[in-house]
Amino acid sequence: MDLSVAQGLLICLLILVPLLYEWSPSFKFFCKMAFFYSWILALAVLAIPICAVRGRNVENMKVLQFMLLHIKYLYGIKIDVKGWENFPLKEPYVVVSNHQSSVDLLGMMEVLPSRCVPIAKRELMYAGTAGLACWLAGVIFINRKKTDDAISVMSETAQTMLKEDVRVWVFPEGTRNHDGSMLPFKRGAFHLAVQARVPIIPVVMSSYKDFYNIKENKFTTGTCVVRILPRIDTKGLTPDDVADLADHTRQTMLSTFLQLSSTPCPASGEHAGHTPCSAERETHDVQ
Ligand SMILES: CCCCCCCCCCCCCCCCC(=O)SCCNC(=O)CCNC(=O)[C@H](O)C(C)(C)COP(=O)(O)OP(=O)(O)OC[C@H]1O[C@@H](n2cnc3c(N)ncnc32)[C@H](O)[C@@H]1OP(=O)(O)O
Ligand SMILES: CCCCCCCC/C=C\CCCCCCCC(=O)OC[C@@H](O)COP(=O)(O)O
Repeated sequence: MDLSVAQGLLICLLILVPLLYEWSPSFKFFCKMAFFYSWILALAVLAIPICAVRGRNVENMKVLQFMLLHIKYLYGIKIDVKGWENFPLKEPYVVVSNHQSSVDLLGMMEVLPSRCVPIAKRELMYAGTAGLACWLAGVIFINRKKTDDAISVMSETAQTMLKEDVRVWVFPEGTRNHDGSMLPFKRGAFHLAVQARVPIIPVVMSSYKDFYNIKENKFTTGTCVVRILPRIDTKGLTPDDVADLADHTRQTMLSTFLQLSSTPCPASGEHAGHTPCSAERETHDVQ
């Protein structure tokens, strides 16, 4: 009797869940996000023993990268990379990139250079298996609530970059930004580049608005363009130049973001492919 009740419930679930998945966009979005995080947590279980053999080491980032690369296929997201030649081959550098969502992980893993570690909020270290995998791969954790601590971690990072030939990936917006533009940049990444006297390599990921929108519960298949921009040199710059450096980098990235994310204006007809109507709107939004 108990068994048949359990069987009945299971059959109901097996019918209801796919129906709900198709009918309710919110449920579909929830399932896709839940699977995204759960799958990463599960992959981390496999990654941890492999990485543990080497101990905490930036080379472990390659293991994580290799294990995460297939996720774009699971979600039908095409990642179109432009500007590979702009990554310097040998020297250390600071990559700065826009931050729209945790889905950025896919674009990041697509282009992550060798010996490059992200700077992440400290909370990620406590994200179970994923946190441990990140720690083993040398991810640099900062406490955003304690500016002085974050600054001293970043100053140590400047030394490590030069001593151990490490590159660093920073999201200078400092938080996820779902609004289709770019937040003002925090200055840590730029201080880091000036202190280490290494170039900045801006990386821009185009807007996800066509396939991902948290407010509309939209998560469909789609294409993201990732553009690696030419280096911005910092040799000879001092801390006094950091504000201008950050502003200049943001302007360059924002105009690339708007260009990559522009959509044809329906009102202007079919030849309006180069008219960035949404881009113009976004430019006004960020003023
Ligand atoms: C297979 C299984 C896999 C499982 C794992 C899967 C994961 C794989 C790995 C991927 C991991 C990716 C993780 C990515 C996560 C992304 C994030 O977490 S984003 C959030 C964290 N990142 C950041 O916050 C970086 C950007 N923030 C900064 O740079 C900030 O400046 C700050 C250093 C944190 C400080 O911020 P804040 O307190 O808000 O203050 P500010 O206004 O920016 O600065 C105050 C003041 O200090 C000056 N300053 C800043 N930095 C320095 C410095 N290094 N040296 C000297 N001075 C500095 C700054 O200029 C300000 O002074 P000013 O006079 O106003 O100019
Ligand atoms: C490109 C970053 C993507 C990292 C994704 C790691 C996935 C780890 C899997 C499971 C852990 C569940 C915890 C979810 C943590 C989401 C990570 C993330 O995206 O960090 C956001 C961070 O930046 C800025 O934080 P806030 O937007 O200020 O809150």
